[in-house]
Amino acid sequence: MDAPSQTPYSQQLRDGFRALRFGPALEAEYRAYCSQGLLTRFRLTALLALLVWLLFCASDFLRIGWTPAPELPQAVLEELRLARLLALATMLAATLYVQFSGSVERAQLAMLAIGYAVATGAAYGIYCYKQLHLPHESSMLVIAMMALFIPIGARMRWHLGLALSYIAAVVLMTLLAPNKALRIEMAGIVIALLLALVICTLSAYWREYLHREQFLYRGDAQWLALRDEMTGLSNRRMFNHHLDTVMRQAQREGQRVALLLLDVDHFKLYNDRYGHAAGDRALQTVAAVLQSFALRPLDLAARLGGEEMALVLYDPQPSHAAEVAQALVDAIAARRLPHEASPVAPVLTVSLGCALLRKDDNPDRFYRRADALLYQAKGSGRNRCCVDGVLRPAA
Ligand SMILES: Nc1nc2c(ncn2[C@@H]2O[C@H](COP(=O)(O)OP(=O)(O)OP(=O)(O)O)[C@@H](O)[C@H]2O)c(=O)[nH]1
Repeated sequence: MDAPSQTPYSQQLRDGFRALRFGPALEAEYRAYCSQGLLTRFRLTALLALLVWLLFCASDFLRIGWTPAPELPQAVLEELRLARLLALATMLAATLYVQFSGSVERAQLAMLAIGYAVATGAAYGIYCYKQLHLPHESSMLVIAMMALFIPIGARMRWHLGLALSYIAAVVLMTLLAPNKALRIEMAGIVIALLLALVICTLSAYWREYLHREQFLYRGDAQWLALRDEMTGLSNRRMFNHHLDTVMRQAQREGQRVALLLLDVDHFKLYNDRYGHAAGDRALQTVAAVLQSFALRPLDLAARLGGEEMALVLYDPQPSHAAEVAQALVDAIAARRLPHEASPVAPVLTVSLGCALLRKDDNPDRFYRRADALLYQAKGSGRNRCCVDGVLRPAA
């Protein structure tokens, strides 16, 4: 027997993702998965960050007072006020943006701007406090950098880039320090920041790696629960669920549904002649043709078991459903898979029944009507379709 077909998720697990990137389709799906519910969290986090910043500003007043002592260097006090205000303005603008933005990607950029404003603003504040010889906590700078790694759904390299530019800002402060003692003190902080950066980056890498891995395992399990592994088509469970949903939708909206049931002709003889593995490949070919006819979002191609497959078409014109049924039968014969044991044709063929939804149908009755039409097509010679009572011989 052939190796089982692979789900895109298990394939990605095998290919690996050390660079924290999947193939384009999975990457887009992963991003969409990460975006779920993010905007609400962003809005709350942005407000919280603003509150924290206002507390920072308030602590300045507590330490310096409304009227600063005249012996304090006024220029440094001005710089401190400016730094607090600049950060506040950035945060206010970004917070407002996040509250009203409908785009997760752009809101994410605003969140990163908030993080950067808090971190560099805090760093500059401590830098000023040092010059003012006021009590301060240098470890705040390391905490600020750790805050830049708060998971907000952004990619790890964004956080890393942000942290590096934060450290660059602290290095600049170090270089611009007015005296050697302060420069040495700031250099010590830079070293602590670099060490913290390594730890934060490693933990952010593993966090994203494990999150991606969990996403792949979850996707794989979901894929296998709803699809037929060999052909990649939806399985019977998914088919039942989908048929029920589109029928209810169509009956409510007064729209049409066509159900096409397809069965490979003399497939037992095919297996006997060419072997089970070749039979599997033939089913995969039939499935790929069937899938190519499911073009609209609510269309569905499914493998119901063995060599029986189905196609659900949502809101087709009756003439279109009949055309699709005929085109499917013709397209499979046109693949010209040799079937020398078949009494019908020298190539693999299918028979097909196509029923159109009626007002009084329930899923079971609808299915049974399509099945009866399939049997009619089989009974009248195979390699043909029967559309609601109308027999159509193969072209
Ligand atoms: N290779 C392969 N064969 C399968 C698979 N599932 C079912 N089959 C075979 O499909 C065949 C179906 O045989 P039947 O139900 O007698 O139908 P048929 O030979 O196609 O005859 P008609 O439907 O009357 O034309 C059986 O031999 C099954 O073993 C599968 O996944 N792979």
